[in-house]
Amino acid sequence: MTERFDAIVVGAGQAGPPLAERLGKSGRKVAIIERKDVGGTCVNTGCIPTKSMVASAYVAYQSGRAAEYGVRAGNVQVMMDEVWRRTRGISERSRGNVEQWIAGMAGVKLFRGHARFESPTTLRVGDDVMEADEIFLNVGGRATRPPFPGIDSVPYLDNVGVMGLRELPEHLVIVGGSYIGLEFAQMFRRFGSQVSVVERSKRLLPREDPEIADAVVDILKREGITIHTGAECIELKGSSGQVCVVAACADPRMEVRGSHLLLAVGRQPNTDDLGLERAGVATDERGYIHVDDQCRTSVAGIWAMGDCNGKGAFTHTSFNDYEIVAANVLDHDARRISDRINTYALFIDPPLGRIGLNEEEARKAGHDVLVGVRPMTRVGRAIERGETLGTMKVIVDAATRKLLGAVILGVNGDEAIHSLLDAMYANVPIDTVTHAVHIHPTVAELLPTVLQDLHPADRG
Ligand SMILES: Cc1cc2nc3c(=O)[nH]c(=O)nc-3n(C[C@H](O)[C@H](O)[C@H](O)COP(=O)(O)OP(=O)(O)OC[C@H]3O[C@@H](n4cnc5c(N)ncnc54)[C@H](O)[C@@H]3O)c2cc1C
Ligand SMILES: NC(=O)c1ccc[n+]([C@@H]2O[C@H](COP(=O)([O-])OP(=O)(O)OC[C@H]3O[C@@H](n4cnc5c(N)ncnc54)[C@H](O)[C@@H]3O)[C@@H](O)[C@H]2O)c1
Repeated sequence: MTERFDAIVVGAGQAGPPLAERLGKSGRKVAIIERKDVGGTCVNTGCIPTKSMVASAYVAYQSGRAAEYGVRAGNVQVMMDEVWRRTRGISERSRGNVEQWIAGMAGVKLFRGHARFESPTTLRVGDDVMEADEIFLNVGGRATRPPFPGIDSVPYLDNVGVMGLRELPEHLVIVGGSYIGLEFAQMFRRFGSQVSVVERSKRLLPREDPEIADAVVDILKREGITIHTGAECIELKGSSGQVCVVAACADPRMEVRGSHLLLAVGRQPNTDDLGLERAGVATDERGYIHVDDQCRTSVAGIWAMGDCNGKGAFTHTSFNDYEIVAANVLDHDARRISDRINTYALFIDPPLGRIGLNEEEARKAGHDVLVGVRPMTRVGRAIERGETLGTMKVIVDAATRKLLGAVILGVNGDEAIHSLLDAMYANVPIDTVTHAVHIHPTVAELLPTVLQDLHPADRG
């Protein structure tokens, strides 16, 4: 029998649960469907567990530096099983909170199982068939399984498998030098593994200006991480405990051997098994659902939010999609994806906080660019903490004196950057920030100073 709802939400990741709550509060009868763990990637296998592991790695690293701070800490030993236990505990408590939250939502019924469209208004979950005029997709994504020769026979880990490790790999080889690859690279190096990163691009982090990417490479190399770039035509060889990544077209040809292999070469949307063709929902060639500026798909009455729409790949962009849909559907407020300013952090230590355009992008967009730079060696807070690696950089439009973007690679950079992000949202000239009085001694206190010391960008 078909059960009738006013609204169905598919996926209980970052956007689904808050939207289900709002829809329920509006008086609608709501179904929310989750095939695995509520909380989705971030809570179970993404941000929360990785940042918990990053925290353990930071303690291990700083304990090793204790003498520099006048502290005797003894021999540092990482107990991988305890790291795993702590991480799982944090993640499970977070999932438990989401479970309780959903269970307490008025008018919302949780279905467990895999949802597939039968028509534009009907979904099946096992034996349950449900129908609604409003359907909201929040199905997220998963690690890409690249068609590398050897992938069927060589054991490898993805972001889920690597978090299940309860013993330290002797030598972790990571293919992919972006967010996932670099966060795991540094944390496992700090736990005590040898780590090699193998990246196809000529340089790591092509989304960053070259000197910022170079500074990240410098930070990682100082800790003993080996980085191979230009690794074209990857093939996998070996067996359990003895893996080998071959970059056959690299010049010279590369062979990188290790005990464990992590593949971190991007993600793909969970849209291939959703029956989208039965609903007529259009996707691009990679499976991302086409949406307009307000998350509406090609079919009236169906919306797509979060990683599955390809408009963002972060928890904060997924949550913002929820806010946009709720505003449009429930509040008569025409909020849009295009109002969002690009922002993210790379959670290595020190972290890299990024907003808006980088210098290269700003110039390509035709701006007359001014930049301000300050190395973290000239930031009092960083000096006091003994954590002076990195740099801060602001990018300003010379004509309007408005911020175009900024990066803080340095201690607390992931937090301090928000002071500039809010100035960008407020759309004010930089003088508002240069006249602001910030707390001493913080990283953010130097942002007005950097903005007072601008110079034309090197057009070299
Ligand atoms: C290792 C790692 C670290 C990360 N760290 C960060 C970070 O520090 N900061 C950050 O902003 N982002 C981070 N991300 C990205 C972030 O996790 C994602 O952008 C975010 O979780 C996306 O949320 P979502 O709601 O779109 O999808 P998801 O959280 O993936 O949720 C989708 C849900 O839908 C369910 N589902 C899928 N198909 C169906 C179906 N057919 N029927 C029923 N249910 C279905 C899934 O089981 C899942 O629970 C990280 C990702 C990874 C992998
Ligand atoms: N700090 C954060 O916010 C955070 C942390 C982790 C993950 N995430 C999210 O997860 C997503 C996935 O992260 P990711 O690092 O797996 O993907 P990514 O798409 O950011 O990077 C993939 C990397 O793998 C490289 N690559 C691709 N194919 C390759 C090949 N054949 N051989 C060698 N290298 C290859 C790419 O050049 C790139 O550097 C990101 O888009 C991000 O949004 C975010």
